[in-house]
Amino acid sequence: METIQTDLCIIGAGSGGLSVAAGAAQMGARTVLIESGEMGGDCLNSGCVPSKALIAAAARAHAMRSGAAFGITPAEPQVDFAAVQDHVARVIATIAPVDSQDRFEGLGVRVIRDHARFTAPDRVAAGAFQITARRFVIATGSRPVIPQIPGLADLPFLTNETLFALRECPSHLIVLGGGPIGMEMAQAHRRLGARVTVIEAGRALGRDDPELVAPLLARLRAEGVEILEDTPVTAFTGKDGLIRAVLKDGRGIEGSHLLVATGRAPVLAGLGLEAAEVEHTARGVTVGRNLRSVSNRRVYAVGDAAGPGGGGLQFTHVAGYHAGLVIRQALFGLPARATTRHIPRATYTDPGLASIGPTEAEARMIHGSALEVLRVSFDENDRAQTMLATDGLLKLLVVKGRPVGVAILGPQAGELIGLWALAIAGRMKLSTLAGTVLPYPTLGEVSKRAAGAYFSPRLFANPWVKRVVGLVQRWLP
Ligand SMILES: Cc1cc2nc3c(=O)[nH]c(=O)nc-3n(C[C@H](O)[C@H](O)[C@H](O)COP(=O)(O)OP(=O)(O)OC[C@H]3O[C@@H](n4cnc5c(N)ncnc54)[C@H](O)[C@@H]3O)c2cc1C
Ligand SMILES: NC(=O)c1ccc[n+]([C@@H]2O[C@H](COP(=O)([O-])OP(=O)(O)OC[C@H]3O[C@@H](n4cnc5c(N)ncnc54)[C@H](O)[C@@H]3O)[C@@H](O)[C@H]2O)c1
Repeated sequence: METIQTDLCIIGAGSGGLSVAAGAAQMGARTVLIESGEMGGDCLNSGCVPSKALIAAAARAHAMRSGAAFGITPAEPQVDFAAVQDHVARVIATIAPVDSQDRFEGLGVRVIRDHARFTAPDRVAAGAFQITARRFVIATGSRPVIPQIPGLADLPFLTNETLFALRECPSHLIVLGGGPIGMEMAQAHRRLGARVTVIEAGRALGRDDPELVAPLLARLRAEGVEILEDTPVTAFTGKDGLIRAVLKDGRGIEGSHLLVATGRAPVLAGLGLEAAEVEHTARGVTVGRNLRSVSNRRVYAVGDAAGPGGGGLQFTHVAGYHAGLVIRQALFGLPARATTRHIPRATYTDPGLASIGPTEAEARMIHGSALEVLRVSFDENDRAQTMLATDGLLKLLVVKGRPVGVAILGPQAGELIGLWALAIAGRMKLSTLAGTVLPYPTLGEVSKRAAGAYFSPRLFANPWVKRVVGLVQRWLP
């Protein structure tokens, strides 16, 4: 067994691990990166990239059906589902070199393709190697949680790990779980020709603002996605191609395929965390806000594997953000703390749903009467009018002239939230946004309008302003 001594040993080459490795190696740290599966992890191979490629194909199909209002004769698209999946695979293959072993070795990273396991608090074994390191980073990501429902384990169900390998469009896809994965994939498959039924035990998209979720669900239903909320499944029966979900009220839903999208749990099994003396729970490695294990100071955790101390959000951009915080500490010995106030969240349905900061209900608890809520509808936006995409709302939460939270339902919501991520991260005043000149006509003007809406009553309904203007007008030559 070869022994390697290094500065940094990273377990997992997904969004988090790759970001730590790239930064560390390029800044001169001796870096070992261990990956047991595909380079690129979930996001590239079975998460963000394939799901967004499928959504893009589905949007093309939808556009063909929905041109009537523009004067374009609708046409039923001929969806070649296998070719759609080929498109998905090509997108993955195109991006893959950026995350590849070759690229990382080129950056000076020692890449080991094997399963990693701690054998001591300062030692990891991977295949024929033993690695001792000054610091370790656990970046092992998450896997789908499979609920304990009688009969489910005996069925050939799909998860995000197998969904993109389908070569034929499901005739009736049952989606268990109405979170971001469930709703994005429900709409995409509906648009590609499947009948789709979402069965959600609680509220669909329950972490988002109900005021924005309600019109989104109405749009999805109008497209033909059946959504059952507050509907626990008591049992599954059936076989390949014929799956039956038995609901609490005794009703049965029959479908050809079942996608389980009921949440994700950190991958920590088989990692030897006991030998490493690293405390953990079902929610991840127990870390402080500095992402450092509370029980082993050599060890950090990033991304989906980090416990609630890291903020509890499972996104690629969060894994990247964590990576920066670890590099700051492990390479430069500088302090760093994870916060969530400036982290955007986006669900890529159509219309999209994106937010940053607390929801209105959470903000009321935090800020009480200091909170002001402003709403701008997309039908006030000229670009949205040209696109006939006026179903949407931007909701702005303001405290003392600064934005603390924003939620957007509308076209390109994931793009629009970027401006607010900048504003909130930079603790900008709303006056800066209201004074920003944006090109006309753009969807982005909806954000400027919201900022302007904060000042309008202060300016236009203020008797003092009117009095000052009257006086100045009397004296101006
Ligand atoms: C369907 C779907 C869609 C998504 N869409 C989005 C989106 O649009 N935007 C967004 O921001 N996020 C999205 N996400 C979430 C995003 O994919 C994750 O938050 C992100 O991949 C987490 O990165 P990570 O580095 O923590 O883990 P991962 O990317 O999962 O990487 C972990 C890696 O560690 C490896 N590993 C695990 N254990 C070991 C071991 N013992 N030894 C060696 N290697 C090991 C794994 O093989 C894996 O490659 C989506 C997720 C899914 C499932
Ligand atoms: N656009 C994006 O950025 C994006 C897209 C997809 C996923 N993700 C990330 O991946 C994470 C996981 O996504 P997810 O949608 O799997 O999880 P989730 O936890 O967000 O949603 C799971 C849903 O399943 C429901 N559920 C749980 N058990 C159930 C049961 N037995 N029967 C019916 N419903 C049940 C829950 O009530 C919840 O609404 C997300 O939190 C998100 O961070 C991000």
